[in-house]
Amino acid sequence: MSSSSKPNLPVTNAVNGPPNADLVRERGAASFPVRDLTYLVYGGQERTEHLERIANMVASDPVFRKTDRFFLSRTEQYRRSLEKVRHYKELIAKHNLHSELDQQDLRQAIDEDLPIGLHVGMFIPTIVGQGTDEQQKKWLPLARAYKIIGTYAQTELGHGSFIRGLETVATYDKSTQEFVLNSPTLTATKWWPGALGKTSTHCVVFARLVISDRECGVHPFMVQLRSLENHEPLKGITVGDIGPKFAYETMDNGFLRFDHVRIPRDHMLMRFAQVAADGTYSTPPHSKVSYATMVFMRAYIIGTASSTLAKAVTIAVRYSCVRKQFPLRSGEPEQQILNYQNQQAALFPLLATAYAFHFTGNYIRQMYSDFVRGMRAQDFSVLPEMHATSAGLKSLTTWIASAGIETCRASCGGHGYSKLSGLPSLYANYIPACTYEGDNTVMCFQLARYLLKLYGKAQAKPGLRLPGNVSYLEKSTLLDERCDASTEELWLDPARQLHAYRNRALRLVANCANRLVAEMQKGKDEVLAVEAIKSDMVKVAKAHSYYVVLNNFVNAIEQLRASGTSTPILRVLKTLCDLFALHFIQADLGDFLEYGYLSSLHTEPLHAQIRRLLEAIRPDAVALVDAFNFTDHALGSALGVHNGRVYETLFEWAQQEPLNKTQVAPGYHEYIKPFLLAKM
Ligand SMILES: CCCCCCCC/C=C\CCCCCCC/C=C/C(=O)SCCNC(=O)CCNC(=O)[C@H](O)C(C)(C)COP(=O)(O)OP(=O)(O)OC[C@H]1O[C@@H](n2cnc3c(N)ncnc32)[C@H](O)[C@@H]1OP(=O)(O)O
Ligand SMILES: Cc1cc2nc3c(=O)[nH]c(=O)nc-3n(C[C@H](O)[C@H](O)[C@H](O)COP(=O)(O)OP(=O)(O)OC[C@H]3O[C@@H](n4cnc5c(N)ncnc54)[C@H](O)[C@@H]3O)c2cc1C
Repeated sequence: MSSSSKPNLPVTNAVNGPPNADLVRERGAASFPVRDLTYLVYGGQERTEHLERIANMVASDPVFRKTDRFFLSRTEQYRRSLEKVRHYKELIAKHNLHSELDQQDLRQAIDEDLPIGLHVGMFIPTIVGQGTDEQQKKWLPLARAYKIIGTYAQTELGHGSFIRGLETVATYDKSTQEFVLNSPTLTATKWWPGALGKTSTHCVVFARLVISDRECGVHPFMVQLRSLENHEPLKGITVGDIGPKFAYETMDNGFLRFDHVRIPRDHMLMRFAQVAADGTYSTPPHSKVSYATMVFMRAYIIGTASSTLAKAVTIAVRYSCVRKQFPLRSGEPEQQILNYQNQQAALFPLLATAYAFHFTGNYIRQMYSDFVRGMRAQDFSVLPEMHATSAGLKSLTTWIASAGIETCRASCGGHGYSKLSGLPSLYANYIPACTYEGDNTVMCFQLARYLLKLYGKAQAKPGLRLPGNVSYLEKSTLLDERCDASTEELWLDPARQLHAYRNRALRLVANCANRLVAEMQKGKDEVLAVEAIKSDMVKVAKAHSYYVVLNNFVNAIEQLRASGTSTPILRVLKTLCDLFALHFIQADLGDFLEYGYLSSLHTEPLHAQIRRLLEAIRPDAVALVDAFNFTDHALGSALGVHNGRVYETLFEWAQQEPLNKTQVAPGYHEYIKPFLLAKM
C-alpha cells in the first residue's frame, strides 16, 4: 500500500536529482499508509500540516541553515545562534506566532540549542510556578517580550545533585527590607546554568535563605545580572562562560558569583513560602514545591527522547537502505546492508523504542497537566508520584536514547564517524540529558525509594490500594508465578509480556526490600543499609520504568483500536510494540532467568520470535522512519537525506571544508616543503 497523500516537505540541503531507486522501491512497498501514521504521531492532519508549514519556513530560510555549523569556531557558533534568536523573534512578529505552542513549534523546527532555551524552558516556568500573582504581573510581560532574558541558576561548582548543600546565601536585612546575596566560598559559585555566561540579563537564583541567623532552606530569588542599557554586569556580580565542553557550543553555560548583592524583598519568588517585611517566615505547603520547575523539565525531556532517537534511527535506516556491501553469492548484486540480520537487530529495536517513547511522552504530559491542575487547587498529593515517575522515566529514556544514537552511528560504518552524518553532534549534544535536570543514577534512587516505601506499605497493610502503575506492588503472589510463553505465538500476547515486566520489577523491589532488612539486621542503620543496596536500586528504577513504558504502549494501541484506527496501522504498531517488549527482555535476560521466571523452554521461542519480528519490520522500515516526517534540515545529515542521494551530498558538503579552500595545504611552505625539498 502506498501513502494516502504525499508529504509536503521540501528536500532541502540534499543534492537534487533523481531519488535513490532503492528508497523509492521501499517506499512503494510499505504495508501501511505512511501519512496516516504521521497524523497519528503529530496529533492529526491539521496539526501535522501546521508543523510542516513551520518546518518548511525554517528549512528554506538561510538564517537557519545548519550546514555551516561544523566549520565554525565556538565563538562563531554562539554568534550564529544569537542571529537565529533574533530572526526567531522577527518571524514571531511577522507571522503572528504569539501563542506558546506556535513558538514552541518554531523553536523545535529551528532545532538548535538556542541561548533562549533556559529562558523559555525554566526561567519563565519558574516565574509562573513560583511567583505570586503580582510577581507574575511584573516579570512575565517583560520576559515574554524578551525585554529581559533569564536563566535558572541552581547548580554550583561544589554541588548539583545535593540541592540542600548549595552554599549561595540570601540573608534578609530587615532594616532595608532587602536580601543580601553572597557567594561565601569558591564552591558556592553558580556553575553550568545555560545562557548565564553571556546572554542573560536576569536569573532565578536558588540560595539558602537566612533570617536572623535562622536557616530556612533553599529558595528562588529573581536577580538582575546585567545592565539593560549596555549588558555590563551589575555591581557585585562576576559572571562569565565556563569554557569548552563536550559539545553544546551554541550555549553559553556560565558561572556567577555574588559579592553582597542587594535585592528588594519582593524579589524572592513567594508563591509558596513568604518572608514578611518584619522577617516572619511562612513555610511552603510542601517542602519540595520549589523543585517544581525541575519536574516540569524532566517531563519535557521525556517527551523529547522519542524525537531525538527517531532522528538517529531515520538517518541510520535510510542510509542502510542506500548502502550496499557484498553480494550473498558471487555474481549476484550487492546487498543493502539493512538486509543483514545484525543490522536489523541493531536498528529495529531502536525504531520500536522511538515509537514506544512517543506514547510515554503523551502519558507523562497528561500526568503533568493533571498534577498542575491539582497544584493550582493547593492539592500536592500527586507530587511524590509525579516526581518519582518522571525521575525514573527521564533516566530510562535518556539513557536508551543516548546509547541508541551511538548504536545508529556505529551501524553507519565509517561514514557514521563523519560529522556530516549528523550523528556525532546529535549524540554529543544529547548525552548531557543523562546528567542535567538530575543525574540519571541519582534520579533512579528517587524512584526506587518511592517504590520501596509503597512496597513496605503494601506488605504492612494487605488490601491497600496503590496508584495504577504501581498497583502490582500489592500482589506479592505474583512472585510465585512463572512465565508460560513456551511458544513463539504466546510471546506476542501483551498480557504475557506485561506479566514478565511486572514480575521482574516486583522481584527486584522485593529483593531490594529484603536486602535492606538484612543489612539492618546485620546492625546497620537505615541510612547505611540503603547505601549497601544502591546498585540494586538503579535496577529497580529501570525495571519499573520499562514496565511503565510498555504498559503505555500496549494501552495506547488498545485505545487506538477502540477509536477505529485502521488495521494496517494497528498491525505495524503492534509489531513494534512486540519487538520493544521482547527485545528488552532479551537484553536483560539474566534478570528473568535469575529467579527462574524464564527457562530455556521460554528463551528459545523468545529469540525465534524476535527474529520473526525483525523480518516483519524490514519491508516497512523506511516507511516507519518516513512517518516521523523530519525535514532534511531537522536531520542535518548527509546520510539521512530524504532523496537518498547520500554520496552526492557527502561529496558536496565535504567541499565546504575550509582546508579545501586552497589546493596547497596551509602550512605547506613552513612545514612540508622544507623536508620534501631537502637534499638527501
Ligand atoms: C508547553 C511546553 C513548553 C516547553 C518549553 C520547553 C522549552 C525548552 C527549550 C529548550 C530546552 C532546553 C534544554 C534543556 C536544558 C537543560 C537545562 C538544565 C537545567 C538543570 O540541570 S537545572 C538543575 C537541575 N538539578 C537537579 O536536577 C538536581 C537534582 N537533585 C534533586 O532534584 C534533589 O536534590 C534530590 C531529588 C536528588 C534529593 O533532594 P533532597 O536532598 O533535597 O531531598 P531528600 O532528603 O533526598 O528527599 C526528601 C524527600 O523529598 C522528595 N523529593 C525530592 N525532590 C522532589 C521533587 N522534585 N518533588 C517531590 N518530592 C521530591 C524525596 O523523594 C524525598 O521523599 P521521601 O522523604 O523519601 O518521601
Ligand atoms: C549541559 C548541562 C547543562 C546544565 N544546565 C544547567 C542549568 O541551566 N542550571 C543549573 O542549575 N544546572 C545546570 N546543569 C547542572 C546539572 O543540573 C548538574 O550537573 C546535575 O544535576 C548533576 O549534578 P552534579 O554535577 O552535581 O553531579 P554529581 O552529583 O556530582 O554526580 C557525580 C557522580 O556522583 C554520583 N552520585 C551523586 N550523588 C550520589 C549519591 N547520593 N549516591 C550515589 N552516587 C551519587 C552520580 O551518580 C554521578 O555518577 C547543567 C549541566 C550540564 C551538563
